[in-house]
Amino acid sequence: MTSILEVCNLKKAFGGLAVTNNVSLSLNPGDRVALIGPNGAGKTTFVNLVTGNLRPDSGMVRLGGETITGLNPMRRVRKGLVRSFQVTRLFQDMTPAEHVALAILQRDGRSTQMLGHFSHMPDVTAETGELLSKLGLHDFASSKVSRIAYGQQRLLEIAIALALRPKVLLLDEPAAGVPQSDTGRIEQALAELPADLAVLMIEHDMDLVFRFARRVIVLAAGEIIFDGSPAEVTKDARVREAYLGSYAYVSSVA
Ligand SMILES: Nc1ncnc2c1ncn2[C@@H]1O[C@H](COP(=O)(O)OP(=O)(O)OP(=O)(O)O)[C@@H](O)[C@H]1O
Repeated sequence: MTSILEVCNLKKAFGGLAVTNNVSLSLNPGDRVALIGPNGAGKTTFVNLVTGNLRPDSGMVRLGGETITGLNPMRRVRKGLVRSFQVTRLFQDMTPAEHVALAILQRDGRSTQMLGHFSHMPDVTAETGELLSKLGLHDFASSKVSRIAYGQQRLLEIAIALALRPKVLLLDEPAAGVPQSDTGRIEQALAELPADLAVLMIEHDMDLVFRFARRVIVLAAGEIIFDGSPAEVTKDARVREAYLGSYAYVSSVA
């Protein structure tokens, strides 16, 4: 299968400290990959390098065979490389419907000044309604973000990301901070992501990792120390030492 995302020898140092140290990986359409590793391993930095929020010292990123290393984040989004928006980036006074409509207008290169009139655009309203229903947010479509629960805000991030029609979706701890009672809905949304979408998810919750991922990549001190199946990761001595050893239940899974 042809890779949709290829990352080759990415390097980034902060003040002499190599935070991303020659990282290479590729994703295929339909991949479900968890990126795990101890705090400070360089997971977020790696994602920022891939999305263009940070510039690498060296290395290359290719999407669908095209080199995108020099593109800014918005141009990468337009080409299908999308990360979940962070809750902190949602506009508290806007509604979920407005957020999703805005993403659709941006994706289609239509004027976002039309946002105030999107209710008169049947195609945008229909797609917005469909996406919000899919994520179980239809009843809150017209509530201000400040008035909906945190778990629903996190679902809205996924709805916005999907509105951008990604080929590759990078998720940064999609269920973090969500009360246990609401994480099921987020897991359901993750399970229902389009089958051909390549997904890379940074996650610390190992239960979620084992339920979601078909491949696990472990980063430690800026380097990939494991890339393989969830079953194998629990048995890997280096991984246990660097990270998983602290998870008591791992020994019962292995
Ligand atoms: N802009 C920056 N300037 C200097 N150092 C940075 C910068 N961003 C990250 N770092 C350092 O790079 C290292 C990796 O950080 P990063 O946030 O990528 O790790 P992480 O694996 O995502 O951690 P966590 O799981 O805690 O989110 C850390 O030592 C961090 O302090």
